[in-house]
Amino acid sequence: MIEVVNLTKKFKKVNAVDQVNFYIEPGEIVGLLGPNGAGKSTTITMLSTLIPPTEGDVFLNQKSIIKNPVSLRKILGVVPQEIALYGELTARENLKFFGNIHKMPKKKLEERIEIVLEQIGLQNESKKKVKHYSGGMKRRLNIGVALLHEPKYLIMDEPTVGIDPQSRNHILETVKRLNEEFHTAIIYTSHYMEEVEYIAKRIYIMDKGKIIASGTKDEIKSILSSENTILIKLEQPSKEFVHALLQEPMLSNVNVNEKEISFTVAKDVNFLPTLMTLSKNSGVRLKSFQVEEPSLEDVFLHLTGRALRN
Ligand SMILES: Nc1ncnc2c1ncn2[C@@H]1O[C@H](COP(=O)(O)OP(=O)(O)OP(=O)(O)O)[C@@H](O)[C@H]1O
Repeated sequence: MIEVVNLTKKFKKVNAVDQVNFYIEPGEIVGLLGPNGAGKSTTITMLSTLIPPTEGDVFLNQKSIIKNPVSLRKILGVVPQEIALYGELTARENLKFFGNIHKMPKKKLEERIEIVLEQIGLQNESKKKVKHYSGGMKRRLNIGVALLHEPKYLIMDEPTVGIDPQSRNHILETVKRLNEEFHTAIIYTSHYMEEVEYIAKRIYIMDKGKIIASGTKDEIKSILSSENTILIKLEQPSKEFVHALLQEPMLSNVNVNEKEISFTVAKDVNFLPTLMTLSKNSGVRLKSFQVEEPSLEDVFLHLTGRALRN
């Protein structure tokens, strides 16, 4: 098990990571969800022993990794946010290059390259120069590099940023497969809540350097159990109606997207008559009305007053 205890990083005036605690057990997928600048990358960089914390420590099976970083490095694979590959080399050559850097024995490296190419689905493209790869293929190879030494724990820092939906799905399926077939434990960081919801059993939500919520999806969503999120659709957009909704004290988190409006309201409040009166007064017709299952986005909005994506 890896345990992060009171991990803190200060960069001059910025508290990038502030007293963060979390754990990951062998074989599980944990999501680290937070907007840009939340402190996810800094947390991961400390966890990977690349920069020292200002305070706190990380323990691998109860032993400090600050005192003994090598023990963690052996069993940890890190997929950085930035692509770190050689464009002039093929996928196979890149894997060989990185395997050699890590001084993997020749025969073992050859075996691992075949397995890794299959895991990331690039067997048929392995002889192409990486500079001719799509963004998604490069990201898959970036993951492959981190898998070469068969890590028991894999950290992935926003692995789907800036790629097409098909490559994104491929990466998500690869992550699931690595976990199900090879029992690799994965810390998956993202600012896409759908990905984290889909992939992780347990989730930590991070904002401004701190963990602000943690638990299973259901546990986190139960933070909102006293509220409902309502989605209404209008026949036509209406500024007057939106203005009236924003003034209404029983509604909060009003979010407007032209003819679609969502808001949260306490479960024990019957706000329908008010909604009808407001729409009538603004001369606007409601096309549909629906009570939505809360999302992690709603929880984030509830806790911080801001949207997850900026
Ligand atoms: N080397 C550094 N020097 C000074 N400030 C830094 C440094 N690295 C990160 N920060 C600051 O620390 C905060 C957290 O950044 P971090 O990159 O960890 O966030 P993140 O959640 O990973 O966001 P992103 O997804 O944009 O990478 C930000 O305010 C960032 O500007």
